[in-house]
Amino acid sequence: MIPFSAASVRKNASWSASKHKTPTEDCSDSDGDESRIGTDSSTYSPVPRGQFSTAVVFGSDGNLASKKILPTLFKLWKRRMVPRDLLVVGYARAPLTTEQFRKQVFRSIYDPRQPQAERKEFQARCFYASGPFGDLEATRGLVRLLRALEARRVEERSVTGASKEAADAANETVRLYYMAVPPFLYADICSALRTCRAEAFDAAPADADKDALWPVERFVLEKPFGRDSASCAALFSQLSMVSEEETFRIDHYLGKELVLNLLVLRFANVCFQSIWNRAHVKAVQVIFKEDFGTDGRGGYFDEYGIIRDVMQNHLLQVMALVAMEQPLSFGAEHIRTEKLKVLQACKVLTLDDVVVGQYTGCGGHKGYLEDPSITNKESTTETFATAVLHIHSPRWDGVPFILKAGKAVTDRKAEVRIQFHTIPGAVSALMDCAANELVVRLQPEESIYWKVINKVPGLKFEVQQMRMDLLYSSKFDGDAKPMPEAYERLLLEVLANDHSHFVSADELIESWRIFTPLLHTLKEGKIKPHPYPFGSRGPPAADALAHKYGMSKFGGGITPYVEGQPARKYVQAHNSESLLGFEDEGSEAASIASSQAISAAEAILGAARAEVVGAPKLGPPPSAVGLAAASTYGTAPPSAPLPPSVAIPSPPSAKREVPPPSAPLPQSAAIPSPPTAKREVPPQSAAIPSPPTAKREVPPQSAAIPSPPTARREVPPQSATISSPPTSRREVPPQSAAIPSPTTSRREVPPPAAKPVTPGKARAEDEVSAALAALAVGSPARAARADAPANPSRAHEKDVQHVSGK
Ligand SMILES: NC(=O)C1=CN([C@@H]2O[C@H](COP(=O)(O)OP(=O)(O)OC[C@H]3O[C@@H](n4cnc5c(N)ncnc54)[C@H](OP(=O)(O)O)[C@@H]3O)[C@@H](O)[C@H]2O)C=CC1
Ligand SMILES: O=C1O[C@H](COP(=O)(O)O)[C@@H](O)[C@H](O)[C@H]1O
Repeated sequence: MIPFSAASVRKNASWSASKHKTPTEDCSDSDGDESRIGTDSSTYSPVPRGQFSTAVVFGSDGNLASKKILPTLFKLWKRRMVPRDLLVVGYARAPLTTEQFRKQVFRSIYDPRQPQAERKEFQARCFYASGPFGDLEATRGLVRLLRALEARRVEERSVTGASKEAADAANETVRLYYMAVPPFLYADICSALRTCRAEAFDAAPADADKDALWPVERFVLEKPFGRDSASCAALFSQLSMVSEEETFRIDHYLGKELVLNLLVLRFANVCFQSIWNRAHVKAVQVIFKEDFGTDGRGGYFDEYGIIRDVMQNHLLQVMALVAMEQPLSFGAEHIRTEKLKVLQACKVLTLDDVVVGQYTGCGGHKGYLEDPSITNKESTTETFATAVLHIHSPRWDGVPFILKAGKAVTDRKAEVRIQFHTIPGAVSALMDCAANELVVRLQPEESIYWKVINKVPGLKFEVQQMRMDLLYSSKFDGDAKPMPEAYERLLLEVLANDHSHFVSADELIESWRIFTPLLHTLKEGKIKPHPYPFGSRGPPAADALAHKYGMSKFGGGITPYVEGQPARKYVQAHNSESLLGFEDEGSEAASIASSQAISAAEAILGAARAEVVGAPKLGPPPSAVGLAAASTYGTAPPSAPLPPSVAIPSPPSAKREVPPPSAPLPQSAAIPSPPTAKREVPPQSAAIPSPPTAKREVPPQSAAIPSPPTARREVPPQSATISSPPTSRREVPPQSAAIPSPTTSRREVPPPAAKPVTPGKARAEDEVSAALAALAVGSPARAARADAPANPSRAHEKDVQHVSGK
């Protein structure tokens, strides 16, 4: 076993060399769309045109495979976004025949609205092999089947289309291995596959071109990737036979349309660039809510809890996209580099900054512990968590990033809420106005909206909080051009060898660093989750925590958009007290209730800390005064300098929340906060500039600096807030360690070579038949399994190899 180190993982990383075309660094596809499947925006697919593609789904009878992976492959195939001769090979323990597997596939993809013929044609492209996961003999059988099917496909293409030579020269085979199995099986499966490859190389003549002997292999790994830093490191070590370039760690939130849009929103709109920092932003929330509980997934969930299930991956990734600096390009390396810097700049979570909860039965819904799939009836696994992260960087110092995830709460929703400071020095008539808020609703009802203050039309002076809305369903024709689902996009990107929306090893290491101490404390059972009723907004202590970090009165505003219903209005002047805008809650009553709960919750928050039996005190419980002060002043450090432009303080007002004196710096992203004795300095600050490349000179604080002038573009005058370029006096820590070298590659990529193909179609057919016949099972007893539910019990754990197909 190769000992793990971050460096060893990075050493395996290779971004530049690949056997076939990858999207250019700026994703511009400079080689032209002709190289890809589909040309217009509704048929576009990043998969290289003509690429021989094979998808092998390990765990093909499981929940994920049958609900997501197989249906997604079918959709992509149906829409011609992958080559028509795509091969789909399922692998699982259940000893099915290919025909039986095809029935399983049918159940997964069935939709009465779709024509039957397409399903039939797709089913005919599906094959099956079975055996224990990672068993070498069974994997050899699988590989024999794959090779025979792939050889036959080359033959088929040569007779149906261009000459075989042309097909060989232009294309190559990419095998996508989807690990839809629990992570403890990854290493065994990968290891068996690698053994089969080594055997093929050994059997080949010494001078054989190895790249031509074996297809390109890409391994898609599902979460959870470890349980904490140590287990993640162990998994890296066990998987060291697979290079970083071949690894695609999937986080399906990175494939969501609105998550991808975060980068465009931020970096294509000048109006956001200057306000995206501590000077203007008071707090950021990333929220995930589901209105259902564990729903039979308790066996998995109880092992992990919501922090590992959702927060450490999905929410943290979204947060990193919100917080990161502008990348040099939208290529994988640059996006990952910037996200990584954010994670590196995040302080380790402390108990003070976390509230966890567990739902109880309510309104006919069972509580978590009553769910039959939860066997440990004493379980303290959290189903709800609010955690406040702090990013130590000039841009975000003092801005709390509040991550909140809950199952069995009010509704299903995922969104980012960016809450701004109130207007400093506001004219008295506008003193009570709520602050602006920008909401990016990831799902459902994908939208981006601003909450702004507007004058109510009429003679009487009234102001009102309004919603300026970019609701996707009203702006984009979803029927004509449906939004791609996350898994669709991500599977295509694997086939196209684009890592942009996959999680790098370094990011994972950092994400576990942030959460591991907390997770260990939770595991020790020293903190009891707060009970909250099924369908509620979670424990009140979570609101208290948010309140502590400056979540202030935002008013209900216009709360969740419901098509066809008039927007609910909120007249600020008539209702200036009491509505807590932690997030829109769908009902004003909920907001008011939450407001009333807040004082009680603050007490609970204190009490919760008191419950930490014998745990090291990570910080004093907030006193009532502390809470009030925090909520009044937000979190920006009072010591931060006040720039001359905002030096005139607002007149004191008893009623109004006054923003922190330091907060409204016009461009403070470019102004580092003064060091304080107390401050912890992380090893790599987010403010560290990326190294300049030959292509482009990169200023050290790119977000605050206008782009260099070009002939096509009007450049705003350089403002006084531009930070100085690094001088020789400034210490810039080495960068290279965290950034995979763009030039390293473990694999030398020769020009496409002819594949070892059998001489004729008849020969290829023979090989397939032989592979299938050698592996065929299909006894009546096994046939009976085909009608079993998609994920049968694990009674067949000791099954020997069964590989079959027709
Ligand atoms: N389901 C989902 O919505 C999501 C799942 N994931 C991840 O995807 C992966 C698969 O999840 P899911 O499909 O729900 O899992 P399942 O429990 O449905 O099992 C998937 C496959 O793994 C096999 N398997 C499960 N447990 C064992 C075991 N102890 N020993 C040997 N084989 C086993 C199953 O075999 P058999 O059928 O024979 O038991 C099945 O073939 C996991 O890593 C999960 O965390 C990630 C996001 C969402
Ligand atoms: O990864 C997971 O995500 C789902 C929620 O995904 P979404 O795309 O529907 O928001 C969650 O239900 C599940 O627990 C978790 O494992």
